[in-house]
Amino acid sequence: MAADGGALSMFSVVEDVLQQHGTSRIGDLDLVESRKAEQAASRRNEAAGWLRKVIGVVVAKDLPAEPSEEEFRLGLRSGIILCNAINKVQPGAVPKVVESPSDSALIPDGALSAFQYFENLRNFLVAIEGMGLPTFEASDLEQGGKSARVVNTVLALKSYSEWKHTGGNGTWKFGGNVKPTTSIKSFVRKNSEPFMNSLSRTSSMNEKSSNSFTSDLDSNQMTSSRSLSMLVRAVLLDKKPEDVPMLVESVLNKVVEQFEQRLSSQYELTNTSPKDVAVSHGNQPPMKFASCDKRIEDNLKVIKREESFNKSYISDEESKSRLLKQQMIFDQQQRDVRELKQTLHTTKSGIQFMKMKFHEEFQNIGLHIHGLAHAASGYHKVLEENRKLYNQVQDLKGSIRVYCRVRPFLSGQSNCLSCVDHMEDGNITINTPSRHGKGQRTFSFNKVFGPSATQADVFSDMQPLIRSVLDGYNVCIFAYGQTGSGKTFTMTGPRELTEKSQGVNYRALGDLFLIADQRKDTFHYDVSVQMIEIYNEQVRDLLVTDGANKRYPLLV
Ligand SMILES: Nc1ncnc2c1ncn2[C@@H]1O[C@H](COP(=O)(O)OP(=O)(O)OP(=O)(O)O)[C@@H](O)[C@H]1O
Repeated sequence: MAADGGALSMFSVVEDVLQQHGTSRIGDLDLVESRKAEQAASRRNEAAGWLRKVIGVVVAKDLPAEPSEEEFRLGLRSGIILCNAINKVQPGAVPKVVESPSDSALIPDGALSAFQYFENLRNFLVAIEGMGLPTFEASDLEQGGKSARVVNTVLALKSYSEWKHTGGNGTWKFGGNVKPTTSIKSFVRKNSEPFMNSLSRTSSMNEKSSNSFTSDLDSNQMTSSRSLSMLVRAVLLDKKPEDVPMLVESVLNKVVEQFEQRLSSQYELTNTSPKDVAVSHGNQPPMKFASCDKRIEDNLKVIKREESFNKSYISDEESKSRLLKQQMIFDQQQRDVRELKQTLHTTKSGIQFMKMKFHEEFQNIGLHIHGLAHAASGYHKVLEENRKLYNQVQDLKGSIRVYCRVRPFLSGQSNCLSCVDHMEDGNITINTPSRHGKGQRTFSFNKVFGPSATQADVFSDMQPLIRSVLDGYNVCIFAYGQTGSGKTFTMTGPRELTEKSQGVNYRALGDLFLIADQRKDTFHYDVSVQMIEIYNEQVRDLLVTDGANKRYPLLV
């Protein structure tokens, strides 16, 4: 299993490198391509995001947050963003950054912009190399499709920055897909510098840990790492650049790097839990680790165990947080239920109170209605009593009442011809003609109305009798007098009738219907009318509708 895992891992390394060089023929090309494209986009976005964050979106205005490969290349082409970023991580790494002109519209795109990005890129690459980070070629930004190495450099710089922010403790390791520069020239010229760096890092790690672990293991690891690096270096040093193809260089570089990483991780594991290692190796002393393969196998076992432990730890954490959430929801629901119960209790009490109030008010209304019913029956009794008393008063006033009304002089008649001497209370005194001997005679009536009396004054004395009619009493009102004395005027009114000049008939009928309407809930009245004329001892019906001048026989 371990051997398979190691072989697979190595296989993926080789495939990775081959894929980078565009020569992979292993596996399904389409799948690999799409996976690679996704990874590349993700890494590019990460690099762009970090650059924008480090130098600010204003300076990084030419670089979108999620750029396409072309946008990424064009954004970084001037080198301004890269120089500013490395200066943020390592102040003064690029002493002079050639910034873009403030008004680019005034300067045509030409020599100056080419100069800018060349100078900036050169300075940036020198600084990156000086920091021991993976670099790229300036030409990678001139043509499309080669931004992977630029991304790699930016992510290495990011990783370096983060390591620095945490205080720079321990060994800085870039976990990304580090691709060393593929320049054969620089590779040979620098005397295999990447390997030198790797070796120095491994040595430093081993030095730090030497106090806490056996020197035999350290020396084994150091020897293994160094021997492999030395071996590679020895093989490459005497080769001409033309003899070392770019592909082989990358593969070797990757293999050595993987080897170093595994050694260091195994060392860390052994250092932190020597017991586990001892158990996993059947209590064999560390000195028994004879070969690298054996160590890699053990290392893989430990890594797998750690992974499963991490998984179970993560699932434990997840279930705990889920339980916590459920508990919180349960608590909240319990609180809600308590509140609802409280509200229900309050509502019940309110309804009880309202019921009680309603019952009380209902009883009060019953009592009130009973009182009203009692009062109503009493009212009818009182009304009857009142009616009797009222009509008794009318009787006492006289069942036959005689009134006298003096007609005023008509226009053109003189006041001096009046025979009325004076009127007082119910008496009228008139001057008698001289042929019977000049004198006066006084006549008594229930009331005397003078020439200035109005129609309303005359009717006011008759009005109480209309109510008696509706109480069931017979009433008769008639006028008597010589021709032209004012009978028609008093009973009906003048020719041009107004409300004010209405006579007794109109007013009596008005009152009759008004009182009947007021009593409609208690009494029902049938009203009929008959109009007859008695003239020359002849009785004539004035309301016949058949056109006949119907005369009744003389009623004697
Ligand atoms: N109180 C009054 N005030 C003003 N004018 C009156 C009054 N009484 C009567 N007249 C007027 O006197 C005139 C005669 O009145 P009216 O026709 O009522 O008399 P009469 O008794 O009905 O007569 P006849 O018996 O011939 O029908 C009318 O022009 C009437 O307007």
